[in-house]
Amino acid sequence: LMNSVFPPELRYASLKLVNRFFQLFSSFCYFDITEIDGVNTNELYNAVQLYLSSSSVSSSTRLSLTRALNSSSITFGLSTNDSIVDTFNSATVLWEHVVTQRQSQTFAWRPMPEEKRGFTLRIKKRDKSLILDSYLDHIVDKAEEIRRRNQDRLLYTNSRGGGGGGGLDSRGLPWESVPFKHPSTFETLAMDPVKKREIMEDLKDFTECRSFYQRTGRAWKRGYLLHGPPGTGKSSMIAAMANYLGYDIYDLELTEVKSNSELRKLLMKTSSKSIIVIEDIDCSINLTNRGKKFNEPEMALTGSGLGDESGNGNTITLSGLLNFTDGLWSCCGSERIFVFTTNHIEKLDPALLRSGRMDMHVYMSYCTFPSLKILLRNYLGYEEGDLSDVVLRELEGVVEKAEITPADVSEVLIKNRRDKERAVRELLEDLKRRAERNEKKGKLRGQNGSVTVADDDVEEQEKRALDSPYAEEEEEIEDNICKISED
Ligand SMILES: Nc1ncnc2c1ncn2[C@@H]1O[C@H](COP(=O)(O)OP(=O)(O)OP(=O)(O)O)[C@@H](O)[C@H]1O
Repeated sequence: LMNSVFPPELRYASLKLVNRFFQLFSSFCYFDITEIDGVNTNELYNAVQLYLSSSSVSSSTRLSLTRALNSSSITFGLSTNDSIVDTFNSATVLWEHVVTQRQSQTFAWRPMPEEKRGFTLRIKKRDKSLILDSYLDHIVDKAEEIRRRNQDRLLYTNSRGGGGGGGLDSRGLPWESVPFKHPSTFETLAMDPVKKREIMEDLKDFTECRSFYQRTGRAWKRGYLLHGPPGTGKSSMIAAMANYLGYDIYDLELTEVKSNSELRKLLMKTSSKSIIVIEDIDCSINLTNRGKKFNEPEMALTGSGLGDESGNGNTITLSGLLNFTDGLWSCCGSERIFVFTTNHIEKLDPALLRSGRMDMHVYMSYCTFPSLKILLRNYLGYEEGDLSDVVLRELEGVVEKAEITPADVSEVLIKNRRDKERAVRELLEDLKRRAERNEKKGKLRGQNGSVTVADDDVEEQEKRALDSPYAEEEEEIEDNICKISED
């Protein structure tokens, strides 16, 4: 009877009227964010879904689970017709996930999903401007961050093993990528804990300070120079940085770049939120003269595949590299970190080291006692208090004198990881041996007319050793001479 007296149109109109009447006196207002906006996918819907996945886990009892393409992690989502409360700058909002059956399932040219999905946002009327001005932006930013974190990191390289014309791969792209799965984190990195915290805070600060960079008119980028002997963890530090920030890595092989303009093109093709790495910078480019070209024989530090007869020699100059890190082009993208590594900081041009280019210089040192404890924990599972005080004191007494790299410590520990006591015993013996040898070497160096410093003064000899391309071999020979003189 009701149906015949009140046709559907009339019922719908009166319901709308009642709704409107209540809304007039209600302190809430509502926003609908549908999955499909007309015929296009609504990006805001996806952003809200991701954003809520970060906060729904703790409070909801029923959640939907998803795993995206190229992702190894699972995200939680709000289930159908479920709701969740969120707060932002002291405003409380309610999100409801509304799913209804769609009436007509196809457009003339595009199939539509059977269900109509959307989020309804309920907010207090007095919070309207806050929500519209900042909350939705906050959601989009957070969603972007979650999306990045859930996706596997990528490691890009411009090295094509000698192939590829004009710096492009077969598909015309300057970078090739592989999934980046390096397990190094700041937790596993063996270095001074204070220095480590300082770096982590600096990185965090960098990522959260977009408005600071905008306000001060600086490009949103930061440079780190990692220097120290080989095997002290420079590459591990880069991996830890990428894992900590969730950034991709662009490993720039300078010897594969033919000119300054190619370098610029490579830079333009890097994405935001990435780390651009140049390893062993002192071996890749002449770093003493801004004007000179890389392939000029008297200036080149290495001859690896450069300046060949075909006339294909590299023509990157130091000023090209400086522009790369600090010029106008360096700003075509934001939130980027440049990391250079070197074993010989003294070989680098001061222009490259100044603040603004390399904002933070990090010395990766030989193993110290705190780093040794981290390695013992990583490799043998030793926690504070597991080792006797006597052993700890012995280790502490010799580790710095031994001048051993974390890489060498790792080797000893890996070799004996099934027998923890033996691992510590062997490590201690190795450290003692090295410490003793270093002490003897120091004494020999100090004595004029000794085996190693017969005619020259020590400083001069060391300087020559540093400049020598055979520095490592010479060091080894010196060690052998020490051993012989010991015998
Ligand atoms: N500080 C460290 N913390 C943890 N592991 C380390 C550390 N330093 C070195 N290692 C171990 O030694 C190996 C080599 O280290 P890594 O390649 O990071 O050194 P590097 O300083 O970059 O050396 P190079 O200058 O020769 O490139 C790593 O795989 C890692 O297992």
